[in-house]
Amino acid sequence: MIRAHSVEAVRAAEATAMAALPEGELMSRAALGLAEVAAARLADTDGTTVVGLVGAGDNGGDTLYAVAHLAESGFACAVVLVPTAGRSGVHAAGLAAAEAAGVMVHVAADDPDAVADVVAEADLVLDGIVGIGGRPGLRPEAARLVDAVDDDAWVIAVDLASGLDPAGEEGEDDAVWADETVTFGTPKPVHLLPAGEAATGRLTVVDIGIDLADVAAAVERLTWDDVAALWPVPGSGDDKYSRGVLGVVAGSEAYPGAAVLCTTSAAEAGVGMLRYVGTPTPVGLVHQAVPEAVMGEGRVQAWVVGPGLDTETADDAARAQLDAARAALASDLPVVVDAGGLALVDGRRTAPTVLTPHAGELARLLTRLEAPSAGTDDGTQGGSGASAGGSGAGRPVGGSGDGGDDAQHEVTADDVKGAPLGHARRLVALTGATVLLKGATTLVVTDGEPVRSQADAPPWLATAGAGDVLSGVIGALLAAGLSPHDAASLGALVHGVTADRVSGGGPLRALAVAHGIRPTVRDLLARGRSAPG
Ligand SMILES: NC(=O)C1=CN([C@@H]2O[C@H](COP(=O)(O)OP(=O)(O)OC[C@H]3O[C@@H](n4cnc5c(N)ncnc54)[C@H](OP(=O)(O)O)[C@@H]3O)[C@@H](O)[C@H]2O)[C@@H](O)CC1
Ligand SMILES: Nc1ncnc2c1ncn2[C@@H]1O[C@H](COP(=O)(O)OP(=O)(O)O)[C@@H](O)[C@H]1O
Ligand SMILES: [K+]
Repeated sequence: MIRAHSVEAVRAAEATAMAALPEGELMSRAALGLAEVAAARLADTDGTTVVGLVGAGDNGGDTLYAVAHLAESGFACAVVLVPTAGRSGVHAAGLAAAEAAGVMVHVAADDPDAVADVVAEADLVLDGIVGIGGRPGLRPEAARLVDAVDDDAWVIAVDLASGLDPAGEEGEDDAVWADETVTFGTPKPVHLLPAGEAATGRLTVVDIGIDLADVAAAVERLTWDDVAALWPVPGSGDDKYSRGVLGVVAGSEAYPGAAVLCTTSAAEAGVGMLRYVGTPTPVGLVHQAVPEAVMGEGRVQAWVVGPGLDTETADDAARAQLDAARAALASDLPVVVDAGGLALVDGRRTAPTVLTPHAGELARLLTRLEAPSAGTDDGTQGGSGASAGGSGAGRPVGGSGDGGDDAQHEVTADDVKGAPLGHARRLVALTGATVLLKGATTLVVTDGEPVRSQADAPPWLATAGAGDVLSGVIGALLAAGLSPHDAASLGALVHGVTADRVSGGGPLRALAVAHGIRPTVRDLLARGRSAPG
């Protein structure tokens, strides 16, 4: 598991470590680790010239000492002091060390054009403008230097790409785009969250001796090596019922394929038994594709409700299926709610629940559940006992638009994409459910748990039906007794890893991902068995 800690937790651990160490020791370790990574990349790329961009805080200090090491190793090194105060605005001891090592020192404010030319010559750039003390966005004097960096230069962000929000809550276009980030002690939330992951590039963590082992993470990422510990493996005393029966209410006359994709992936994930509830066309298809499935309702340990569900058609078969969906949602059994099923969620959930919206579905859900008229607890569509959790990203539609009580706020998919974590948290606050927000990086958010963030899938997975496959895997894990948080994040990991294997760098289709789940789980379990310890 990769664990990222909040800036506050890092600062506290740093203070504890510093109290027991000579002054400057942590920065010295950070700078040495940074210089070693930089030297290795210079060797890989046959680079010879290094420029450090140095800001006003300790992030700039790390960079000055690292560039001093690189100069002592024989590279041609310069630093550019970004603050308008020049030399007096940066880490004094770091600057002295750099000068003593023969590093050329330029003050950006003195001659911006000449300094931009120096930056453009660098094979390797160390971005030490700002680290965990930074506010999102770049100031103009910093942005100008960043623009001057050559496209072919290797850019290493020191601790984090300057301009990003260290907490990873807000997306920021105005930031350094790094090839690699060298961070200290522990990853920070921004490194694992959609708001910062792309600008972070490859992530290397330098051990500087700060201890966060017993400190709760802010963000976690499951890795391949976590699968064996979490995946439900049957024992000799198990039977199909004890392993967990999954009920699937999915597919419709309009979207019959979703039922096949969902039940196939649940079967591939090794569920003890499957019951399928649907209308005639998907019943026939599921019967053929997944002969293991039993048709009709019965006792189950968990439900999947919603892939391909048609909530509009009112013929008898569709109505009976919708009744089953509503009954599943009203029961106290664990449930995964996806796609059409999300329209049936009307507020606070007490049963263990995973909601799996993509950005557009999350936007629609928030718009509906946060509407002023949604404040009832009468079980009618749109009714909710919860108050609106959070504000800010919605924009008023209808009403006076003045933010008064009657203004209804429409949340858009773009709002969600701009601040995915905050919007997922709003749905958690409204429903009490685990929210899995799908995307290139999939977030799993549960009240009281570290956020899980999974980025295992190739963009080829952005294909119709892929979400139906995901819901089947998560349903199988819920039926086996995993918590919503573990089932959702482990499901996302296995779904993404399977997609990556099936794609192999080329196109994939959702059904192939469903069929790839069984060998992927087998191989991940085998990896766990062969791992030391
Ligand atoms: N914690 C640890 O364990 C260890 C931490 N270490 C290192 O310390 C770093 C944290 O250092 P830090 O606290 O001095 O803050 P830092 O990130 O340099 O920035 C603050 C300065 O930046 C400025 N500034 C702010 N926003 C800005 C913007 N948008 N654009 C431009 N400038 C902006 C702001 O200036 P002001 O606004 O006051 O003018 C302020 O002076 C950490 O990331 C790591 O590298 C290691 O040495 C080893 C152990
Ligand atoms: N750019 C991307 N890179 C990797 N995975 C992606 C990307 N975009 C979407 N995905 C994944 O693809 C799946 C799409 O699911 P969804 O949108 O529900 O499709 P459908 O409703 O057609 O089944 C999700 O698991 C999502 O996380
Ligand atoms: K930085």
